[in-house]
Amino acid sequence: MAAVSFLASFSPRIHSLSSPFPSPAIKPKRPTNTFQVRSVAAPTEDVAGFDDMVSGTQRKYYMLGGKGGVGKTSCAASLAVKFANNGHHTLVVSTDPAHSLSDSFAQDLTGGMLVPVEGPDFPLFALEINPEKAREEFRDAAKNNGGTGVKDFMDGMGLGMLAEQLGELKLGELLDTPPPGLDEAIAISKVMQFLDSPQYSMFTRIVFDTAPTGHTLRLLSLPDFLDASIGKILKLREKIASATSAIKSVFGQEETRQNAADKLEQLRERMVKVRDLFRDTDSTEFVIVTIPTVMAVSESSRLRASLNKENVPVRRLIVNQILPPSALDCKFCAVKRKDQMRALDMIRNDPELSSLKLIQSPLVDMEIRGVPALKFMGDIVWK
Ligand SMILES: Nc1ncnc2c1ncn2[C@@H]1O[C@H](COP(=O)(O)OP(=O)(O)OP(=O)(O)O)[C@@H](O)[C@H]1O
Repeated sequence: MAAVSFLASFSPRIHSLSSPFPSPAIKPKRPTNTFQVRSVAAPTEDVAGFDDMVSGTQRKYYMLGGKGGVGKTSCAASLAVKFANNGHHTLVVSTDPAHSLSDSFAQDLTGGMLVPVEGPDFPLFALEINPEKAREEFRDAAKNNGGTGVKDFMDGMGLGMLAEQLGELKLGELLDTPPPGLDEAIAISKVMQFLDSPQYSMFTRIVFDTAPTGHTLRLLSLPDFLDASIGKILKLREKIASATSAIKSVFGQEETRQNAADKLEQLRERMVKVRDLFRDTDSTEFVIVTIPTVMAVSESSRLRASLNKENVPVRRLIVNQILPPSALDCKFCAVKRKDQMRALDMIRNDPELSSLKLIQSPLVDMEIRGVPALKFMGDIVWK
């Protein structure tokens, strides 16, 4: 692997002392009707490269996950930029409570809404969901208002139906103590919005920058958890309903009750749909990102095993921050690189990881920030 200098790749254009990167150009977006996806050869049986990932207009989801700090955000953002530059309307979503999309793109993408990213050739939007903060707000609202403010809050988070049901059931204790996994539920509910809303139908590539490993696994198993919880709620509801049906029928609430139960059932079905989609080999791929250290490789191996158990398709493993051979003239770097090569061997011999397509990504000489830097990284990683 040759030494990789990001700075050198831009040196003719260095124009600012404070920022060695050229400012991302704000290009006029091409009109939607010129949308075209590069036509490429049909995929092969082996794990194909970026040509395969970019081909076709059917919506595809890429989830990037791994241990904290290995470069998930950089890899996710660089993939999103590459998709957009290859003609896809792309959405990059962060479900990591410690968002770094804004830092990675060097643009303010906060706010929990779709924000356009400036720089790529085709529309690229970012969405940072702050699940933990939302859960805290939920808890505060429940405390401060005795549960009354919760519905508005949950409505805002796309979970209004669930709040409606809980409110109607008067399960105040559940409102005071948010069910475990509510933060992930908020993230999932956003995904449900993508699926259903016409506003999102233009997006043909959706890239997730997921939270570190443990969160990711909870996120993936959440639909099952909610499926079971909603089942319980519905059963409980039935019990309450039969105990109070005489009174309710006098006040004409029977129909409302039925509608509400239908809505809850719809929510459950949506969760199942999301769960199935994330396990759909045709549309979804989970890409594991790691670094060449024994600890990171071991965690990646466990992650792969868990994803296998959840039937989530995994084909690629990015090994990021590999020291280039030119580092050999530095004694410290030479020892470090030897260590990294051992970690790469470990991957090749690992029963969980050896079958994955190995993508080696070099440690570059600058922090990867802004669209030009992400494009640079994307051209190295996504081939
Ligand atoms: N190949 C690389 N060469 C040089 N710097 C890199 C490389 N990959 C990532 N970095 C830098 O490492 C830091 C961490 O990267 P990043 O935020 O992408 O990791 P992460 O896995 O998403 O972290 P977190 O788990 O905290 O969200 C950033 O400063 C990023 O610019």
